[in-house]
Amino acid sequence: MAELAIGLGFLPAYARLQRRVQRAVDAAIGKFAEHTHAGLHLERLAGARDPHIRTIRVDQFYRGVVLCLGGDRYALLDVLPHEDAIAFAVSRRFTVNQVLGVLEMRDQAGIEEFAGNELPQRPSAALFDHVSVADFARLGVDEDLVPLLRVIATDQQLESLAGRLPEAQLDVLKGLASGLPVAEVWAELADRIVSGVDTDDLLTAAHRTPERIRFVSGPMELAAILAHPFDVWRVFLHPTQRDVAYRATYSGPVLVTGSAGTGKTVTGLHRAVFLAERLPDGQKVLLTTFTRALADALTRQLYRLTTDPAVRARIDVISVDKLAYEIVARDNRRLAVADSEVVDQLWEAAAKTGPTYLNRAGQVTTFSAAFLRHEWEQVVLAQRLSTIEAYRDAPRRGRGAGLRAAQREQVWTAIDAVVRELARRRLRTHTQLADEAAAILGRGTAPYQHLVVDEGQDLHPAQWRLLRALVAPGPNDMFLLADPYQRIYDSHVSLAQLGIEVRGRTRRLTVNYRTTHEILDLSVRVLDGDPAIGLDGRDDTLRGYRSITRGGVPELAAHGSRDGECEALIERVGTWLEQGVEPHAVGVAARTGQLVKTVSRILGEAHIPVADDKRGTDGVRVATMHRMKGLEFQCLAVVGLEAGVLPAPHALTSATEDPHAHRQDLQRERCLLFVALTRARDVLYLSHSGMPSPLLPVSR
Ligand SMILES: Nc1ncnc2c1ncn2[C@@H]1O[C@H](COP(=O)(O)OP(=O)(O)OP(=O)(O)O)[C@@H](O)[C@H]1O
Repeated sequence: MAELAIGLGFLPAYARLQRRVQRAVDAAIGKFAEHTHAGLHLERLAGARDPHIRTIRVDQFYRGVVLCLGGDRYALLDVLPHEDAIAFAVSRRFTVNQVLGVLEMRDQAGIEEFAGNELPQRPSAALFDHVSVADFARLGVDEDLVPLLRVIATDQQLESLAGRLPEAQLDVLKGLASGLPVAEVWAELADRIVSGVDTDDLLTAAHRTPERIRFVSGPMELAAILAHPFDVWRVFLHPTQRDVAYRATYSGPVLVTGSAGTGKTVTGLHRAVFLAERLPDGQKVLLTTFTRALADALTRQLYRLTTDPAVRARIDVISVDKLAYEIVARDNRRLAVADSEVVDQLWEAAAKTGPTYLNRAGQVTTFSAAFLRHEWEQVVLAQRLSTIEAYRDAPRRGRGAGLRAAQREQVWTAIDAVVRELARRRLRTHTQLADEAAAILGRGTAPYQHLVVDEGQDLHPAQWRLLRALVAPGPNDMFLLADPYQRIYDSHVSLAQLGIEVRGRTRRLTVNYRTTHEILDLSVRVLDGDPAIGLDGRDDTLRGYRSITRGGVPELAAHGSRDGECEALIERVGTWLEQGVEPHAVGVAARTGQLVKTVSRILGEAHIPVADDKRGTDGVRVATMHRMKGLEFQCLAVVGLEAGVLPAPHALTSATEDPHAHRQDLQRERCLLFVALTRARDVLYLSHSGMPSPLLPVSR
């Protein structure tokens, strides 16, 4: 029987084929699975750049493109309308990467055309002047490409060549072009380099390229893939991600960083499955994240990744808050979580009746409700301080201006009053629950074998203590995913101080697979360029962070009034839906809950379906920027981007009161906008009424 492989790049296209054509494709593929070589009508093409390429008739209009891998082995690469299939088959060439040993595809005709038309002369300064021929070879760049690379002078030229080059080599070139030194680009590849690559052996190379080529055991497996083609394609990993997810053993906790859209979640899901597959029944992996909605999204993605019920049963997916609640609830039946409005009222009352002090400007001031609450969460609960004596000497990391001893006494008294009131009402906040759950677990045995934590950047120290207590320290204990540029709450965490040592076990992902180059460029400009501090206490950086797709330039619409802005939004969303974008693939983000309500109402009135989780209805998702965390939309509108709304005045400490805290608050608002913008996949639309927000980058 001919061994069959399928090119995964074909799956999204297959998903969009008409059912009639899909059936014809299924029949043609069935021939592969059932017949020997002699039974297949594979046609050679005159003028093909690659001697291994054939085509196969699917029906009157469609042809499949097939790659002979050697012997009786074939990979079906794509199914296209007749003319397109011929053009594709004639122009492509398949090669084996000389250092990674993976199968690569290049658009040979496109490269030839580019070399002939666009770059007649050698420029005085080229993009890769600092890279020697030997360096190119060491990084797996094909020798025949080097003369062409020598005449590329700008990022734009590289971009216009991008779609024609082999993918792994393009990654290398983009890394070099983004300013990474050769040694660092090599280090990104190092774990994937294989020795003794035979560049003539396409079959071995195809087996080394599971993210492109999937070998199937027979018609059943093939049918399973084709039943959910888009989902299967989405959960495949790039070699760098695969390397991180499938390492057999990490000697202790590992921290995977990478900014928005670099595939942290997908990598974490693969890790969870990889670990669960190796566990005996009865032992478990915990996959956890920040909110319940994100945990639900993880469950859906996990179910696409594995259909094996035994593996699924070994993975618990649950948010950190829910987990804490369940652990404490086992010991305490009368457990009630404090409503955030109730907690806000208690802090407001504490601030009103609380102490006064002279601020830097010499005015008599009260400690604000926000200050007191943050002091409680970020200092008192973070360090488990239970007495004034402990609080008096405690460090106040990340909390801005210092407090004198007398002020600390005053603050403690105010905090203590709120904590007592919560206890009197038998209420607990989520952070208190996490703290209590960690203490309960500390008295017993750890319930999980492995932990995978997504969206780790915003977890509170009490939550980290809980996570630490859930799994015994040891190999493969914790797999942590976080992006410090997406930190939108106040936690300042040093994992090492919480008993989670990741030194020597940090990995970084740099390629954004979600967002177009244009959207990413705008989003990154929102951040002010300062490095963010990672969970390992080190400066994180966006160096080498890049997108691989291109699209339209995000649009920024200015309006004179909110009504005008809303009308334009209705029109915009309406157009997306008319163009065939599914309602659930459209998102609208705003800074305030109030604006979210307004937008939801006006979209509803315009008969646009709006998602409502409480009622379980599907539709366009309208949510605050905070609630957008972790999500993704094909088309996204971010509205209400005016001064006075963003940055939100209530979220900022005044610069006169505390300049350090002010800067920090402002940075958090920037990160929030960054999170919102990077939810967009293909199209981003921004709008404001009145003066634009000062956080919007000035257009270049
Ligand atoms: N190797 C890949 N090839 C194609 N698509 C990918 C790849 N890796 C990730 N993706 C897709 O890119 C998008 C972003 O991935 P994911 O949500 O895992 O990123 P993330 O780093 O967790 O993002 P964020 O931090 O912004 O929430 C998803 O649609 C995912 O399916």
